[in-house]
Amino acid sequence: MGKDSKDTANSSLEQVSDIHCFGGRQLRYRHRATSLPCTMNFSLFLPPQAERAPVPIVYWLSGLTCTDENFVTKAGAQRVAAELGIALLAPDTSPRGEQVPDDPAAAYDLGLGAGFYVNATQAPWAEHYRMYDYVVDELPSLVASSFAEIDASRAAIMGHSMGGHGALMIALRNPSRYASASAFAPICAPSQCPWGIKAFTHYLGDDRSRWAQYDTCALIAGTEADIPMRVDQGEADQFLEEQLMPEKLVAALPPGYPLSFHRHAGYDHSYFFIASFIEQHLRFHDLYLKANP
Ligand SMILES: N[C@@H](CCC(=O)N[C@@H](CS)C(=O)NCC(=O)O)C(=O)O
Repeated sequence: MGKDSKDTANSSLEQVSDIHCFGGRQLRYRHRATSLPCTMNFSLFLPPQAERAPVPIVYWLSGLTCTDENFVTKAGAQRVAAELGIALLAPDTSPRGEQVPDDPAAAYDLGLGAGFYVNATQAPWAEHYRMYDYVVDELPSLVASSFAEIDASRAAIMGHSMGGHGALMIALRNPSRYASASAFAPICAPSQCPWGIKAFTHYLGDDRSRWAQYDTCALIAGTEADIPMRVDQGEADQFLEEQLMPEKLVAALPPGYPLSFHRHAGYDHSYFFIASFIEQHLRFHDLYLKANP
């Protein structure tokens, strides 16, 4: 495959880089998105097994301030993904480009790098900030149409912080699309913490009844889904009490819900925490991806 000549149904898909890693390939692509009107980057790891037969895929959603590259360079996920035969796709965390509105105050928790995986309904965000549709519909369709190396029907989803909120919320709303979901230090109750209240007020408006569709705690309390979940939380996380509130998630669980929750003394919010437990998350997803061939 040539550097910029991917044989694809999506003619705008352009390969930006292709780097060998643990016998597989760490790739980066750029494409003109349709669910949000701008050019988006995403990173994709293909394990060595993808050369022989289509492999399952795990989507990774990053947190505030990240692009598609933080996970690729800091989590150290490729070694275990290469062993298990799992593709990893990391999208960006918001729409990008000069025409995309940003927070006038340039705060890190609103606008660029802070899409919160919702479809915004309010001006000036509504045209571009459609990360829910981008992650749930556009990327899986693109994978199915453009990457014969991947079996798009075998998918799981995971993420960190804002992306942990995204992964759990998206899985709860689309349980037939994902075999399993997991999160590191997720924002569990965005309707009740400062990061979430700020973002949802701007993106969704003041009417809080519209927020529940994007709130993991609200969704899980009323769910009939039983998608297996794993959550890991560092006890020295600087955002634990004010922003993340995992105790609200545990309290909201319906009886018998298959959530495996792990607390870790001393670990903070950083990618050092993610790198320490990414292997357990990938092995967790592998269990369910293999059980659903
Ligand atoms: N304001 C803080 C919060 C941002 C933050 O901690 N972001 C997390 C996700 S919520 C992250 O993954 N940052 C990028 C990185 O560590 O590579 C900062 O800019 O350091």
